[in-house]
Amino acid sequence: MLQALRGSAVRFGTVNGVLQRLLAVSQQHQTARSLQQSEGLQHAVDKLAKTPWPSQPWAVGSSRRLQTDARLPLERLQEAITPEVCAELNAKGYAVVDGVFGPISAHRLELELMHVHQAGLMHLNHTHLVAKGETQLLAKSQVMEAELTLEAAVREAAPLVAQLDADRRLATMLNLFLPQLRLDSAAIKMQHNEGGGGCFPMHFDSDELLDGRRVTAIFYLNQHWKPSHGGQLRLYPFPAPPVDIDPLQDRLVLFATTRMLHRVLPSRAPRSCFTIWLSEGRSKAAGVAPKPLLPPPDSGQPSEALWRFLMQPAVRQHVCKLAYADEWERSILESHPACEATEGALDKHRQEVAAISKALSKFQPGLGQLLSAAAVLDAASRASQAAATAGEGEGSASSSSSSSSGDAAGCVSGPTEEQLQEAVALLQQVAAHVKWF
Ligand SMILES: O=C(O)CCC(=O)C(=O)O
Ligand SMILES: [Fe+2]
Repeated sequence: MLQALRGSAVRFGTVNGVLQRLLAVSQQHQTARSLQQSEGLQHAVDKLAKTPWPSQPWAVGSSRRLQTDARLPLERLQEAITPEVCAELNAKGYAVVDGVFGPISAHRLELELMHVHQAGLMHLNHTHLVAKGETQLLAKSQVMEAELTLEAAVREAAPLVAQLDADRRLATMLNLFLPQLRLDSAAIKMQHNEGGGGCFPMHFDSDELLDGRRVTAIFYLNQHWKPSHGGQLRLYPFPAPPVDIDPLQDRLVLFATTRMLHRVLPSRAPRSCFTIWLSEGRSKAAGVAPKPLLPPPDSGQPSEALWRFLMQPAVRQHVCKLAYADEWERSILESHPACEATEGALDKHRQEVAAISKALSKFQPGLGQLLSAAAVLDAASRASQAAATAGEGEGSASSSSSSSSGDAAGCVSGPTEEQLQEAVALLQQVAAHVKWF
């Protein structure tokens, strides 16, 4: 059974992956070739990297006194963003890169973050709740943050991270190998989780109509991280199964800002990272009109038309909420202190789930089959994880143990081989309709 699961996990995404990869690779080759012809790829990238950001308001008049001689090896970051990494990001919605700056620089970055924390420059992170037209802020108990890009005092206290802030290589490489992106600004947030269970509830980082953020890049700084510390980043590349990523020192995780549902599991030890949000131009983002929905299929019977409809971004985000309704609820409870505002957040979540369920009921029985298949894969993941827990090494990015809602009855001790194969086949078919960017 375990082997069957591993096999399916590997096979999963091949249909989707191969097509998207082929497309991505042909685009990369075109872009790379044309640049090489004109002035040499390396030279072009270097030249771009040295050009100041034209549209960064914070670059004007802001203090950039760097009080250190240490230099962040930014050329290593450039080398880390390969065509393969970008193809992976495009095909799966996320990519993991290890050994980005090397352990010495990664450690220096951690020291800077601790310095910012100790200098009192961090504030509590809040979940933003929009209810009845008003935004309510719900504090997370143990998670502290500082907006480096927006605050000169933070940049001065963290000169190495400020070097990253002033550099544009990351965006340039992503634009180069994912030509559908037009990233032209970035913002860095530093984060320190004090441990003691600090975590983030399930969320998407942004919405296409809200702002221009398209790629989230998180760089982890935790030299002594162990599985018993928890605090993994859990991604939900639905309909592919959830994936847990260990927050290891010098690891960069990239994912699709508006389309990748994610959370941070409770951390039992202090945990640090910084997040870079890479954005497309404001004018483009602000001027974007909502895309009209595809015409709904004639019936809710399973069909390519139904999967295409359910997997378009505006609908898929709601289907994700249904698929993970229970875990979503638990993640809200785990991330916030027990109080009225948390109760309010739970109420809002339940109302949304009920409304989505009702609105999408016309897409039954296909939707139910999709959610059941996701639950089957999830149950298999849980069974596999339970069996392998002790033996698993550190530093892995593995299929996770979340719990989907949907009809998983009878699957708690792991589905049968046949159920699993059927579920994987369906999910692969549906996944072919997901576009990450
Ligand atoms: O700390 C992490 O791994 C992710 C944090 C996160 O999701 C966020 O800041 O939006
Ligand atoms: Fe996030």
